[in-house]
Parts: sequence; structure tokens; C-alpha cells
Amino acid sequence: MIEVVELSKRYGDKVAVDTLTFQVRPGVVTGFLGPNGAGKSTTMRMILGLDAPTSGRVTVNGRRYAEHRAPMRQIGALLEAKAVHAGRSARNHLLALAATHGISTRRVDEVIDAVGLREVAGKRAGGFSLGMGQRLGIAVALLGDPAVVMLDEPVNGLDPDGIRWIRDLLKGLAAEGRTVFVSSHLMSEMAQTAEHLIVVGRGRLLADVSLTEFTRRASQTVVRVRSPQAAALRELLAGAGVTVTSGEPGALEVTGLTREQIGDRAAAARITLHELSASETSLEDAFMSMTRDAVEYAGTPVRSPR
Ligand SMILES: Nc1ncnc2c1ncn2[C@@H]1O[C@H](COP(=O)(O)OP(=O)(O)OP(=O)(O)O)[C@@H](O)[C@H]1O
Repeated sequence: MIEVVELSKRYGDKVAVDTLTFQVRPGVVTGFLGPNGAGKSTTMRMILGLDAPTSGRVTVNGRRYAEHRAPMRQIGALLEAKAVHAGRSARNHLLALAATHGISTRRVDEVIDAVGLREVAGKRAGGFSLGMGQRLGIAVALLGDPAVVMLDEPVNGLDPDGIRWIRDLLKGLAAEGRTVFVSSHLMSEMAQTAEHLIVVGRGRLLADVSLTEFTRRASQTVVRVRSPQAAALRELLAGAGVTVTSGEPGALEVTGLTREQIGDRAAAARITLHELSASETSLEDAFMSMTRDAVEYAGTPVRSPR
């Protein structure tokens, strides 16, 4: 479990993380979602004690990272592509780390198998592709058999096979009862991986919700209407809670009214309709509008009970 309480980080005038409070629980994959520069990496560095908070606190399994006697057994992390001794083989790299942390050779071979690097474990890590390097980074994270696994943008730059592999691995780790915290700036990716979402924008918490709840709130229906009397129809439909936009002449996109309500009003006003159809907004749209309006949402993060 990761617990973040009123956590803030300033760099000079820049507030990178702004009074963030949230918990990451075991047994599910929690996505840490936000556009570039939202403060995700800074938060993750503070979780690992690599950066000191300006204020607030963060604990991993009840203690600050530095207070754990064997931190690698508590939390395994992959931040940006790790610096690996390029001349060393993947296995030797893992063996060296294991030796300094009192971890057995058996465990090294277990993680090599878990990340699918057995065939190349004896090769120089310097010659690894991005995907293989990422697997090696994950092997390092898993070496201490940690209760918490945290990965910063692990799918960046990977091909579809690599992306699917990471997705399945994360779900498997959560199913084993571990706490899995993974960042991304892509809603579409998180929708396929995470069960719970922590959404941040400009360093602030925007949402702490289950994916199901986020999807339910996001699915706003847009009704598309075409009419030769579009201007008159627009005036007729205007009102509180209704937005009407027009992308092309003669067509309107309406939210806040059902198809039936629009059809009935048009009929009563003797306005001819050529089209009346409904479509759902995508999760990506909902995420984009939530983070674009970060300032507006800042005071009232969306939270759902767990
Ligand atoms: N060492 C630093 N010195 C100054 N500003 C920093 C430093 N580290 C981060 N920042 C700033 O803090 C803000 C948050 O950055 P951070 O890297 O945490 O965001 P992020 O959500 O991880 O984004 P990305 O996906 O681009 O990495 C950004 O505006 C960034 O420029």
C-alpha cells in the first residue's frame, strides 16, 4: 500500500506537485494518469525517497522508503529507462544487484524467466532493444519479490506485443495481491490495464475513482441533429444545462437533451429534421476535457467510494 498525504513539491516558483492526497491499494492495478508535466514522475520519485517533499508525506507499507531495512523487498520500481552497465550481461547485472541486497541466485533466475529474458540473459545488455531493456528494468523491480510494484510510463515506445505483455504482467502481479501503481499519459492504455485511476493535472488531484465510475461519468450522450431550419432549432433548444455546438452548416451537436426531447420540441415548433442520432463521448475525450480544465476542477476532485 502506498499512502500519499498532502504531498507538495516546488522547484523554485514552479509547483510540480500540489497537496496531493491518495492511497494505492493492493490487489488491483492503479493507473496514475495525467498529461505531460502533470507531476507523475515527481510524485513517484518522492515515493522512492529520491526527491524530498516540500511538504506532506508519503509512506510505502506504513513507513517512509528510507525507514525500511530492505526497501527492495517492499517496493520495486521502474522509473525512466534505467542505466545499465552496457558491457554486462542481463544476468550479471541482476546477480550484482542481488548480491548487494542479499537476494538469492535462484530469485535472479526466477525473474529472468518471469520477464521472458532467459534466451538473452547471457548477452550484453548494451545491445538490448528498447523492449528488452524494459523487461530487464522490470526484472530489477521484481528482484526483491516486493509487495508494491511501481512503473513510470512502462509502455512508452513499445510495440503492440510488448504493450500486451506489460498489461498482462501488471494484472498478474495485482492478482497475486500486490499493490501495482503505473503511470501513463494515455487514457486508452489505462482503460485496458487499470481497475482504479488517480488522475492528476498541474500537480493537483482531479479524480480518484474506479475505472467503472470514470467510464459512467464520462459517457455523456451527444445528439447530432440536422435540419434545414438549424438556426431556429438552435434557438428553440437553448436553455440551462443544454449546450449546442455546430461543426458544419445545418448540423447541430446537442448535449443535455435526449433524442426524444429534441424530436418532440422540433415537431411542436413544426421544424423539419433530417437526422436525429446519438453518440457516446469517448473516455479519451472525457480525460482530455478533465485535464484541460485542471484549474476549474482543482477544488473538487472526483472521488468514488471503494
Ligand atoms: N528537477 C526539476 N527542476 C525543475 N522543474 C522540474 C524538475 N522536475 C520536474 N519539474 C517540473 O515539474 C513539473 C512536473 O514534472 P513531472 O516530470 O513530474 O511530470 P509528469 O507528469 O511525470 O510528466 P511527463 O510525463 O512529461 O514526465 C513539470 O512542469 C516539470 O517541468
